[in-house]
Amino acid sequence: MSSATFSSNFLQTGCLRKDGFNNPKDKKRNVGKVFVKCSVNTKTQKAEKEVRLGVLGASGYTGSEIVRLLANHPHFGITLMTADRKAGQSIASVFPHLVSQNLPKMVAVKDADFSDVDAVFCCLPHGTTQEIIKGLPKSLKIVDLSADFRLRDISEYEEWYGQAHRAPELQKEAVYGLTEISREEVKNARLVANPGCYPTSVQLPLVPLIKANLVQPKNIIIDSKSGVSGAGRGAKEANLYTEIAEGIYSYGVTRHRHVPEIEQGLSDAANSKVTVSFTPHLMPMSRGMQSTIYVELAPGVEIKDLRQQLKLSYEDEDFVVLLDEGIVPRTHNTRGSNYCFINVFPDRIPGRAIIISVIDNLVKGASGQALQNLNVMMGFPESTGLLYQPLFP
Ligand SMILES: NC(=O)C1=CN([C@@H]2O[C@H](COP(=O)(O)OP(=O)(O)OC[C@H]3O[C@@H](n4cnc5c(N)ncnc54)[C@H](OP(=O)(O)O)[C@@H]3O)[C@@H](O)[C@H]2O)C=CC1
Ligand SMILES: CC(=O)N[C@@H](CCC(=O)OP(=O)(O)O)C(=O)O
Repeated sequence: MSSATFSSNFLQTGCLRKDGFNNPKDKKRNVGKVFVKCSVNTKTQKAEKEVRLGVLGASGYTGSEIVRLLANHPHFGITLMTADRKAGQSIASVFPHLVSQNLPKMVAVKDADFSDVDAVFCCLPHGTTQEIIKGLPKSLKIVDLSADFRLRDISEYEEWYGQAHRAPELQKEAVYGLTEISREEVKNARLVANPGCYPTSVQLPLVPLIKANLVQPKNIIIDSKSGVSGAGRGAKEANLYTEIAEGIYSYGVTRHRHVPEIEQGLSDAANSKVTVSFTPHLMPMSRGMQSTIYVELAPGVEIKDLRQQLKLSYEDEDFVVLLDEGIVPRTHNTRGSNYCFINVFPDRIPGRAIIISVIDNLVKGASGQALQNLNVMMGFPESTGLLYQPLFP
């Protein structure tokens, strides 16, 4: 069955999670749908699941995280996985934690057969991705986790990524998939550019506040921290244990490639050009991300107005949570899950606020949001297979 057929069928039927639990928040978005229960067996997922997926770059951190998350998905089964240096190996030999899944061997992209595939997650390095996606069958739905299709302005891509864009025609059709903000566009997209991890953690709190004119769209200062998995699995001297442990360091100071992505999203929200000061830091932790954001309030606005707006924007959302007043979000709160936790605090300096947002860079910052987007593209309830509780401690 083609992906288009799935989409229209499941728009009408929807589906329960395999354990029969339906997130109550889904109900609001699926009123009038008839739910059917689906059975799943991870050992035979290829045979029983309806949508056939390819994971390009399965031997990397985001690719393997997609594979982990998909084990609980009642409709998506993996029929193709690719790797580069690790082509020819099984996923279990690269990632023993995934041994219980019955999955195909990883092949090189050039040897991949897409005839048995309805949709792909593209978890490849930026630059490489454009060429590869250009060569994929047009019938495939694609969620691209790289940065290759996130910036609408090709010249901006070329400036910040230091290379020519090799698929400008595809850029025109790509939809930027910050799901909570652009769900309607994602629904009809063929190619979704999954947001970067830092831009996700920054835009989720700021976009609703800027849209509602509650914070000034200027003098925004963003201080972000990431776990080391954000840099991918490839060996790099800067990411050795000795370089990372027992210290933190700032990088991309004054010029990180996520700046134009953040500014694009905030400028859309403000309807005018927004610029930000952004500095990321590498933390001695494997996963997790925090953005601490300093903003100026619009005249007459109080902290309670910011909280009220965020409550309103996200109260029907599955994954974005405004914490109770005074509770400080911690990366521990979202580890292993697709949640983004946010809170807002009054600065000691009048007229300013401090916003803290946390996500797991590999889940809401990458593979979880990618799966959320594919659920939307295929017409399934958005949280299908994604309601993992955070791991704590
Ligand atoms: N890590 C994170 O938190 C986030 C990452 N991203 C983006 O997602 C993408 C994947 O990131 P991540 O999983 O961390 O990266 P990894 O380095 O962990 O994995 C990269 C994957 O791509 C494969 N690969 C590398 N070079 C090529 C090539 N020339 N042709 C085909 N396949 C190739 C690798 O294969 P092999 O292992 O065999 O070499 C591996 O499977 C990147 O664009 C990244 O920027 C986005 C948001 C967050
Ligand atoms: C810790 C670390 O190195 N993080 C990466 C960002 C994470 C990421 O992969 O972002 P993209 O999706 O835009 O590629 C970086 O700073 O480049």
